[in-house]
Amino acid sequence: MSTNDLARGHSSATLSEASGLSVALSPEIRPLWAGARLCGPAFTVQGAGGDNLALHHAIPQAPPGSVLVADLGGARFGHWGEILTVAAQHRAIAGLLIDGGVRDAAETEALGFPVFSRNNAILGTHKDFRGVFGGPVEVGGVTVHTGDLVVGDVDGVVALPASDTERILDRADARVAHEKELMKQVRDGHSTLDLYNNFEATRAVTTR
Ligand SMILES: O=C([O-])CC(=O)C(=O)O
Ligand SMILES: [Mg+2]
Repeated sequence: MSTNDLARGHSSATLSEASGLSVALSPEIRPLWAGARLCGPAFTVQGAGGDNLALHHAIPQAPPGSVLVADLGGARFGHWGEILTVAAQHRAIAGLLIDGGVRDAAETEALGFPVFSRNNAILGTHKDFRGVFGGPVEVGGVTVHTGDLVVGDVDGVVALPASDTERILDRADARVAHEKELMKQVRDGHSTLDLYNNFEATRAVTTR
């Protein structure tokens, strides 16, 4: 493994809470298929809405294991689909996060490739703009840099600053351990209100 041991299996919500930062993308960025989980360091792609040449160029340039993080301006076009998925898997790219539309959802699910996008869209794209790679991009209202740790699941997506990842993962470990203890007490018959003081403790463990 690695990529911080695949983010130690933590959910996007846990990582968001543990970070104490504005790392959660807009809830309008959704998994393309149920059960998709995205995890890996970002490789950023600035494209142009309605044009997917940048994505074709990104695939051979992105390191294996990375997540393509592409700003397509939220445009409602099928910027990505089955063919690009096969090409990305051939290069061992871990997934795609895109502020824009994608298509071929059923085929992408069958291939097991995690895609998180703003919309599904049928319309095909131009191929004129070659793209800009590696700079900051804005996706789902959050600025993402190459190397940031991207984690996506059914709740949405977080992008964790590369310099802060270990601290956030350690706090997430502590938060999960504490919540397990709270749920044990609930199963033992305590009400969630009885545990209010423990919720205060949770906050102390997980925020700056
Ligand atoms: O070809 C495209 O431009 C997008 C697509 O549908 C695919 O990758 O299969
Ligand atoms: Mg297609």
